[in-house]
Amino acid sequence: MLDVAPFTDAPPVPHPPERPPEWRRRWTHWRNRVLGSPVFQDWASRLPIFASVSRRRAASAFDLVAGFTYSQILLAAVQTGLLDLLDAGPCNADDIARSTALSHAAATRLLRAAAALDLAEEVAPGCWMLGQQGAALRSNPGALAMVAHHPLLYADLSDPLALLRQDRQEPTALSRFWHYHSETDGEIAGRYSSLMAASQQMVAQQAMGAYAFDRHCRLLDIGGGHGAFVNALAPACPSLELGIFDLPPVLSGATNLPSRVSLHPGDFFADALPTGYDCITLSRILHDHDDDRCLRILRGIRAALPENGRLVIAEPMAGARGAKAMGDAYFGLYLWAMNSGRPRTPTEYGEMLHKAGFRHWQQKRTATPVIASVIVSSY
Ligand SMILES: C[S@@+](CC[C@H](N)C(=O)[O-])C[C@H]1O[C@@H](n2cnc3c(N)ncnc32)[C@H](O)[C@@H]1O
Repeated sequence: MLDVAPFTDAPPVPHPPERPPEWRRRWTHWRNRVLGSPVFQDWASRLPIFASVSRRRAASAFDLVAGFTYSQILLAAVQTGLLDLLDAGPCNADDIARSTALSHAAATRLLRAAAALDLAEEVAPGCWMLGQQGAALRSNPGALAMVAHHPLLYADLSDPLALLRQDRQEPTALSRFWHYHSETDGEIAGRYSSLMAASQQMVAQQAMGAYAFDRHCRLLDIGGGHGAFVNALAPACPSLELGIFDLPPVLSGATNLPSRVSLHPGDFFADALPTGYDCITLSRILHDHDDDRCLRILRGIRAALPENGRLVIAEPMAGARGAKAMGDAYFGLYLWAMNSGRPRTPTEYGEMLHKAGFRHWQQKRTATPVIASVIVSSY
């Protein structure tokens, strides 16, 4: 067992806020006044050089207002199996109504809404097929599993102000779903592990594109669930010995793995991590935990890694280029509703790694940062 002090769970002492330079304050006030002025908006929308910018801004403002409704249309499409029906199409509203147990009017309303979001496409009057966005989502089981899981998040977000005011002190739908505990029953652990496994292939692809794992001899995936990450890695790295460390009720569901995968049941807050692995991976682990707990995990890894070892962190991170809303908006609120963790920038992880005793860290470029950013760290 590691010699662990009790968690403080105290929020980090906030730095006193810095004040912006005077010019920045004045300029931001002036700009916001101008952009918020109906007279300016009307003028800009009629001026040819501003018209397209102005239309884009108006559309994106409306997306912010209506985003929840769009997500619920997607949820209805997933729940009714609409994307599969359209893929097998063409079909008309009566076909859809029959297959989804909706009235003709409701099926027509759903089809039109789905078409407006590019999930469906009206290929001839009254005749529907899958749209481009629908085709991309239908081929992505991880994204569809997240959509199907969203009613829990939306239940917690139905009163966002109440959720923020609870200050993560009350149980939520998401905190009950993500029940990380050695005594969690196998069914609950199996449910969350399957959800994660559905999207793991995408994360593994990002990690493998960013880092050559085959330079190592033995790799341990901490919090590796049912083994989706090591399974994705195995064909690309045929000589790599693999291991998974996770809670006992999770590992009892990890079946059908190659014989070169060793299972290490344990709790990374209470047990020492297995040694003898020259690469340790953390895929979508750290953002689930508050800072003091993350530091505890990182110190445990530092103690288990040999001197030539590498730690690879892969998860969606805050401030990612072209994917900022995913970090602090989506995961910021998701993890708040989970009552644990927060999205962090690579620099914040760098500081944490230094505190945990790692001297070097480097962010590796990934093809799709909205899915994962990657950090590699060493002694
Ligand atoms: C969000 S899931 C990530 C699963 C997988 N790495 C992935 O990316 O799909 C977090 C994983 O960490 C495991 N975990 C949580 N707390 C743990 C603990 N104290 N000790 C060991 N594993 C833990 C969970 O059981 C779960 O498998």
